[in-house]
Amino acid sequence: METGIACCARGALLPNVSSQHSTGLVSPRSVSPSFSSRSLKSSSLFGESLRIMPPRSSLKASKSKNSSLVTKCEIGDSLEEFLTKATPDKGLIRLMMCMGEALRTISFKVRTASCGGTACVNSFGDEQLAVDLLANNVLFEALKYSHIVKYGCSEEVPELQDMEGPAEGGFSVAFDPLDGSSIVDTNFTVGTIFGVWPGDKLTGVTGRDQVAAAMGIFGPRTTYVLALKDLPGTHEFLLLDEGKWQHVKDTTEIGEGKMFSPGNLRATSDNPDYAKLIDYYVREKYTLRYTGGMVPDVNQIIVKEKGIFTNVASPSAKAKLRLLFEVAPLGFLIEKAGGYSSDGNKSVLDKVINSLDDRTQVAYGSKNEIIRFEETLYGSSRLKAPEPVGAAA
Ligand SMILES: O=C(COP(=O)(O)O)[C@@H](O)[C@H](O)[C@H](O)[C@H](O)COP(=O)(O)O
Repeated sequence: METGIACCARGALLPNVSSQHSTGLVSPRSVSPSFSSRSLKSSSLFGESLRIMPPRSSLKASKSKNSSLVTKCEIGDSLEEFLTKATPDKGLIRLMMCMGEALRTISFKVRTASCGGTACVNSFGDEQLAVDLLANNVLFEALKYSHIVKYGCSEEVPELQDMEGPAEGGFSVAFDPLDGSSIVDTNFTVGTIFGVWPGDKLTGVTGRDQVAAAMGIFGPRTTYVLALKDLPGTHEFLLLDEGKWQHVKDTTEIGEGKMFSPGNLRATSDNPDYAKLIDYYVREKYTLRYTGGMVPDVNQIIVKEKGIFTNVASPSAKAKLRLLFEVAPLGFLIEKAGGYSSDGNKSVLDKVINSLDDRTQVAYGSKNEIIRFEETLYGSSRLKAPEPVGAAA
């Protein structure tokens, strides 16, 4: 494996590695240069259940013109094993490994943040930093260490930052460092979102141009959920107690099931069509599953393989979710998982990103849920339902 990955893996992003070790949360052994340790040894008392390997299943990568791209990614693989089978692109592997390292660091920092008043802070080197700013710094550091990223751009400061990697053959990455930073104190699940575009452009492109997207989910479990352009499905990795990412789930289909997550519900006061949609969910006895954090609310659709997330605008409650940093990467993850996305008329992956700050309303879910969403809001759906799905009449 390339030394660039090892460079990230040695803990360059983890200046407090020894203090993490003392907590027993993350062992320095977990940041071995090769990422290749197959034995999942640990001294933790209750860690044994994590080391029972689930049944090995496999997923074939897309049937590409290049038959060497047909790979077998197995449940139980480490992140590095998975990525090596999933793509021949060494630069992309290195980037996704470096981002995994950053997510591991952010997870620890979120978990140990002290919260009070207006912000949750943690120590990073000699500084006390709010956790969202800390996550921001860690991610920029990871992008630089990857040596394959030309521009990085964060929702915190939406301006292109030169990461000094190549434009030709390299990538540009947009990220929301800590979505849900305002609910860290309440101990709700929060997350990082990022999208990877080829080359040096983050505007004048669409979500469909992404070569990869991912989210880090910091809840009772820490997971790294990613999708790659040339690989079917969306793939979940669990952070084990020794710091290793283990492949635990593939999602390739989002089916039907009555579960809803209604964002920007205040818009129902002056958007009667959104009110009609919500009434439908209640009337049909859908289960409400909503945290107010977009990452866990969208992730549950991928994990449960059903449901609908909506964030609809109205004249008094404008769209606030950003296309580049949140909506397009999550759209990529949902659509690779076999789901659908919509801004009301089209897939969010077909929306041209005109400016770094573009905002949009959005829904993610199963096919029938997105048909219902489009029909209820705009009278028809481009997805052409085989039979009526309800709520629009
Ligand atoms: O942008 C988000 C969180 O912002 P922040 O806490 O400042 O990082 C998203 O997680 C959305 O706020 C969220 O998913 C939700 O859709 C917002 O709607 P609402 O619950 O109605 O405020």
